[in-house]
Amino acid sequence: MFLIHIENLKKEFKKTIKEPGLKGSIKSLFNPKVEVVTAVNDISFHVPKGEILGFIGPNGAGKSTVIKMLTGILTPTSGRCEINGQVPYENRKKYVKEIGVVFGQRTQLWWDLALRETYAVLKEIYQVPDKEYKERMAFLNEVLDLDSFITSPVRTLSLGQRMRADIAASMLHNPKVLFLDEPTIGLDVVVKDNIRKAIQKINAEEGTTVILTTHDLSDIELLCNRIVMIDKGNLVYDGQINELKHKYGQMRELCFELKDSSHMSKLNYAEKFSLYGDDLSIENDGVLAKIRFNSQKVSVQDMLKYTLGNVNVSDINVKDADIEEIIRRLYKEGV
Ligand SMILES: Nc1ncnc2c1ncn2[C@@H]1O[C@H](COP(=O)(O)OP(=O)(O)OP(=O)(O)O)[C@@H](O)[C@H]1O
Repeated sequence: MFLIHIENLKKEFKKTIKEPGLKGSIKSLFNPKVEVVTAVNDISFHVPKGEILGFIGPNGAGKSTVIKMLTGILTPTSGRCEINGQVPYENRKKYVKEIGVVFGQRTQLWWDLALRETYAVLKEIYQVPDKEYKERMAFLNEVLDLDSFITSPVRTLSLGQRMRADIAASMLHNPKVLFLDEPTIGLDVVVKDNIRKAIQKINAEEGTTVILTTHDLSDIELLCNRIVMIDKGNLVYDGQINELKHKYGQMRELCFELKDSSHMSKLNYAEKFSLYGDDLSIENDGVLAKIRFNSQKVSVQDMLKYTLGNVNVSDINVKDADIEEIIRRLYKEGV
């Protein structure tokens, strides 16, 4: 059953173009030249209840514009979206109870209030009954470990603590859908890991549907099964990550340790296999060599045979391309 329906969603912005100089400013004041920018162009997709969907695309692709329409901040130029039977931009007051929103780049918490007071205010805003509030706080504390800083003013929290606090705030009213925009931005690896585990736990235990927008592709790899990718306002991919790996994962990585690092010069993959441009990349730090190659142009067996036939290695293995590599290529080259 789908919880989120997005049908032919389109958003155009009108932009006034000003000619340079004072003359241009006066001219555009009386006779403005308007250009129409299509930020989102006829996008349709559906999200079942309980899914963690990765919503990705390069800078300027139109992600924020879609999220703003899904959260009711913007009204589409045409098309429609519906979340749990409600149209976000039609009855925002009622609709906000259905969703939680976290923007990694800015906080929705009150800077000078202690976190506990902030939650007490949100409890009133969302009209969460006392008993339910207690249960929610116990659950959120267990998942996000809030107790150690719940009495501190928000301005004193570390970035990782603030992110945990923000996620808890967005989940206080038990929304059906959680929008997470860059939830791990700027965090160190350990804290990123904690945040990802918390998101997984919330999703698993509460069945919350999550729409995750991120430029950190390991968030996607670790949290999502499915991705929707947009570029220049158009939907370019909607499918399982495994399918994407199968379809575009022709890159393989050959890693080995050389017994004598000077022997690397004996290997010339480019010339031997006519591999150029994006089909070959070589990293060699003197100990470990990493050769990324297009396995549709040269087979893994041939690469192994050539390498082992020319140099002595102490360890060798071949890895599939990870999803980061694939998506990086798709952003660069298009689908
Ligand atoms: N209010 C606006 N007025 C005019 N153009 C806009 C407006 N908001 C967004 N745009 C344009 O729409 C396009 C999509 O922008 P959007 O912010 O949705 O992209 P994004 O995928 O979220 O990018 P990023 O990853 O950089 O945040 C861009 O070309 C942007 O300049």
